[in-house]
Amino acid sequence: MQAISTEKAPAAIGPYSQAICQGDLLFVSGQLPIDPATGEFNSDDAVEQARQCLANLAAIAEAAGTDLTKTLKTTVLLTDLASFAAVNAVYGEAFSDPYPARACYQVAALPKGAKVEIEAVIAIAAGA
Ligand SMILES: C=C(N)C(=O)O
Repeated sequence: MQAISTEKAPAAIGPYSQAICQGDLLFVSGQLPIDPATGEFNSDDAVEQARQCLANLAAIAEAAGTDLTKTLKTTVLLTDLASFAAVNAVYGEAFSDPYPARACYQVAALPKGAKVEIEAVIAIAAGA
């Protein structure tokens, strides 16, 4: 088991790693819409927040030697499912067919008042 750490994604805001690599799998912690350059949310808008969450996932994947094309499963957490369609649009730009498996939930609240959080399990082995 190896912890992945990169300054190109926001630091953990609690007692967890940005990601953990175990074998050929990378378990990426839920990414909030924090811009690593500023340490602040990139926007109040759910779609722009989703874009930052996905950018953070991509940066962590890259630090582990993989990329979002090898994503197996994601979980998308939204504080308001009214943004579901709009978030799907930006989410769909980050992935391509065959899309990763996914679960999407509306939750009562997210850390730091975020509107979006996205976590992922990504394969590391080539061709996976
Ligand atoms: C933001 C998180 N992933 C957390 O607090 O667990």
